[in-house]
Amino acid sequence: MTETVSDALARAAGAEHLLIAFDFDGTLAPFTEDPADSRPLPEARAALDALAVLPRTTVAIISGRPLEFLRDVVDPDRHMVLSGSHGAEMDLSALPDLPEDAEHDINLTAEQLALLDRAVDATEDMVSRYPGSRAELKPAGVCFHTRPIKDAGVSERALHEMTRAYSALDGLRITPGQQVVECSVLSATKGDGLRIIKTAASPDVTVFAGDDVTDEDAMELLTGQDLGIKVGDKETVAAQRVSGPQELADLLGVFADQRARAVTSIK
Ligand SMILES: O=P(O)(O)OC[C@H]1O[C@H](O[C@H]2O[C@H](CO)[C@@H](O)[C@H](O)[C@H]2O)[C@H](O)[C@@H](O)[C@@H]1O
Repeated sequence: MTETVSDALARAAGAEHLLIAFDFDGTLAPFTEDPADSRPLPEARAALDALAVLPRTTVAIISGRPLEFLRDVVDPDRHMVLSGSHGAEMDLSALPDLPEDAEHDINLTAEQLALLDRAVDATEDMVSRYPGSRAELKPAGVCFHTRPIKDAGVSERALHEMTRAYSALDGLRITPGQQVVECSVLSATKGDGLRIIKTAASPDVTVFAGDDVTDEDAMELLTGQDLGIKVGDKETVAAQRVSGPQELADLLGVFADQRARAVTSIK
């Protein structure tokens, strides 16, 4: 019989040491027009907060957002492991056995800073040509957002042109997303972020949930008893799928209770 997502989560809840990691936008938080407004769904936040204080349980966020945003908005109580800028920034300080180099910030070379300046100029030029679009600056990159553009054809064209403009600037890593295209002067991926967290936390089972193409770099690291959950309808290597952030948040409430019961019986 095929395992459902609830069955798979119930199994993962019994892991000796569990790592449960999440993408943020489109996974824990529904999309908003202004990226500054997005917040985890209340049920997701309650479940993450409950899980993060359990023994032998590591909660991680691996996001394209800057680390600073994750610290301020997603984990203000500072009890989760955080990876920002698609794996380029790390904060492992929530782990009980603090690894060396627990915080990994971004230090760009003069060459990288010059390339970033050119990418920002190209983005601002595109924003001036497509009313409603916006730029979002990041420590090592810049995003071009088109969600506020209501005409889907215009939005597609703007994203296509922006991608071409970034491609013309040699050395950028270009990442398409949900009504966004972003570029970075660094080559890190969410797979790099998850690999570092797994090495530091040594879980027996890893659960990872994400909605976008960039999350597949992390999904591909999952093996054995690990569990990948795709949020939404994009292509994936994940074994399980939920319809959207609300279904995930509801499942996480049940999962947090299952995990709390399981850790009391693990010797
Ligand atoms: O890796 P993630 O946590 O999923 O972050 C990916 C990008 O998400 C954000 O953009 C997306 O969410 C916005 C707010 O809901 C929405 O307006 C936009 O259309 C989406 O693409 C964020 O702004 C980016 O910095 C992240 O890289």
